[in-house]
Amino acid sequence: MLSRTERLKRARITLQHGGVIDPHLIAPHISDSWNRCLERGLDPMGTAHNAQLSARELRQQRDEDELVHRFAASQMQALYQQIAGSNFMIAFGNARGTVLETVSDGEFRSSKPGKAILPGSVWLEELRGTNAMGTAAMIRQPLIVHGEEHFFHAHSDVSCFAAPVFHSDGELAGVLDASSDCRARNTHTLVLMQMAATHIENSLFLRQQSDHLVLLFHSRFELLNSVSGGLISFDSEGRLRAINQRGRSMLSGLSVRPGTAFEAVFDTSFANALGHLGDGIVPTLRDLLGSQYVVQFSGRPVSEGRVRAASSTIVASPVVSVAGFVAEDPALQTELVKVQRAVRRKPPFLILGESGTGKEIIARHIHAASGRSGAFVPVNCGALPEQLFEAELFGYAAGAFTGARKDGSMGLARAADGGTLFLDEIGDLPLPNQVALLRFLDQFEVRAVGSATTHKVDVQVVGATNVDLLSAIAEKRFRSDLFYRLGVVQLNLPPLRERRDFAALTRFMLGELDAALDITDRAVESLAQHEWPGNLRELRSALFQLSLLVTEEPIDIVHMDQLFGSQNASALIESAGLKGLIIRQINELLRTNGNNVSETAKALGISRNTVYKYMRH
Ligand SMILES: Nc1ncnc2c1ncn2[C@@H]1O[C@H](COP(=O)(O)OP(=O)(O)OP(=O)(O)O)[C@@H](O)[C@H]1O
Repeated sequence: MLSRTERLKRARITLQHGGVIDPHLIAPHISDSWNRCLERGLDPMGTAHNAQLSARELRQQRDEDELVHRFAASQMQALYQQIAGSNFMIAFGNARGTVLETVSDGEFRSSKPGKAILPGSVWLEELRGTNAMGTAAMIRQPLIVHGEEHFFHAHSDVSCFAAPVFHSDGELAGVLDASSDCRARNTHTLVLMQMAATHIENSLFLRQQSDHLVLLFHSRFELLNSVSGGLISFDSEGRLRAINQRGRSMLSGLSVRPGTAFEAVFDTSFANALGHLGDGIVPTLRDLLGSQYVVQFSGRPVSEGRVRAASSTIVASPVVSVAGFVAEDPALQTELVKVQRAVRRKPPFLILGESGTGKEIIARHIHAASGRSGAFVPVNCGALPEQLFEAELFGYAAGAFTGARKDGSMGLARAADGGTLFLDEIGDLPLPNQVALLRFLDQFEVRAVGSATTHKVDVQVVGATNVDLLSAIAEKRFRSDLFYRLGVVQLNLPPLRERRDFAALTRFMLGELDAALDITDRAVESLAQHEWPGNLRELRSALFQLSLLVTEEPIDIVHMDQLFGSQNASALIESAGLKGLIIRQINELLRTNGNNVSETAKALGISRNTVYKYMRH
């Protein structure tokens, strides 16, 4: 029995001498590819046609493939983290075989093959012979092309692993490739590439089908948002528009061609499924062959009226989205799934995330999802003086202390009875206050300062902080028992720089500022390159500043230079012509909201000081 190397050697000799290749010597997809190359008149000992686009042509192709390029670039960064140090180059090529982006590691970059795989180089099989990128595009399947399996002898010192990426309509969108000069046939790398390709495909699917109803489905809840989740979209009439590869295999045995009725796939009516769209409930659905799936909705396909009119007989499990915030990012979605699974059992939630990542908005989401009829009561634990904390939270009896209101106060905990108590900046709570809070969380009993009477309250507790609580515990600034009591369900919010729904967020926030404002894709792309230490709040502020720079035209690259060129909001505002505009905006808002400075500052994404500065008195 010949070894793999021996067999390849024999096949190679036959190839170079123009003989007929024995299909048993090498993998069929390699021999098929060699035969295609021979039919095109390529010579294995000759040189490949090293096509390379000009910078302008490359720019043009990047623009044309902007969406897939962007999703691929972000996956490549993630992949790079995983294989950094192992001398690999990762490349993404579009459907025309043009390398749009590369990320490389170690010496490979300066090696001969490393220098050949450049942005703008074209790796079609018909030009460069059998190669992972070109051949994967040709056969629409993932594959490894190892050393001498490359058609041209000149490429025999490299191993390549490639996985194709498809648009939601099944058309090829590109190929993700990892190349290395390592000799090992490392199939683990191919699996990594396939997973990354699926991530790109899923992002494309969600974006390309966002005008339709998209169902994310899986038999297991915890895998809903993983690469093994199925995606299927339906138009407003309940006709199937698209389905991804995983969805196809989960529903195998059923017809999933475009145009198929929802009812020909699932055992309930489309109207019933829609019934859960607006009410924040994740249903389970059964297909016509009896398999059951947990389902999450995405997209915006149907009118509100239709959603409300639909009845619901689907087995319901708690929650999903409340209007007013964007949550297309997979990491955020995972956290929302946690919320929906837990909220009915009323555990304390602890939201962790950098400043401005949307902790309060998620707390409000938890409140909405809980279906509780009481109030949402926010408490800024960092801003309350230590001595007043208990009085503010638990109330005080009439005349309890100097300066107290004459008739006393029932306190914020009782104000939240039947609703949600949101303990913001919990990491900044002084230690003595932490003890009082812990006591409260044990019993849910409130005794006002200066009073002997206790009241039982029913509150959903949600804490939030941007403080690293584990370090705070180590430094004895935060009690570990409070951490465990509060953090029964911990939610980690991704910072803006890691969010994969940056464009959707930007467009949503812009729409909130002014529905008439538009922004070009490349301007969004340029914004996405920034670090955003202030996260979503900083983005909102930047968008507000950008909105001041445009009149009729959409926000574009040129405005980015003006934005990032300026030091800060004030500098921008002071610059010619803008001062009058911002004064008008601020004062118009103040007029409509009854001179509410905080609300105005929040709505415009600027500080209260800036509002005061430009307020007409
Ligand atoms: N997912 C989202 N979609 C749209 N807007 C969002 C989203 N998350 C947050 N925002 C907006 O970003 C801004 C900051 O959000 P929020 O106040 O909830 O952050 P935070 O983490 O509580 O901030 P801090 O740590 O400073 O208290 C708000 O204007 C909010 O409306």
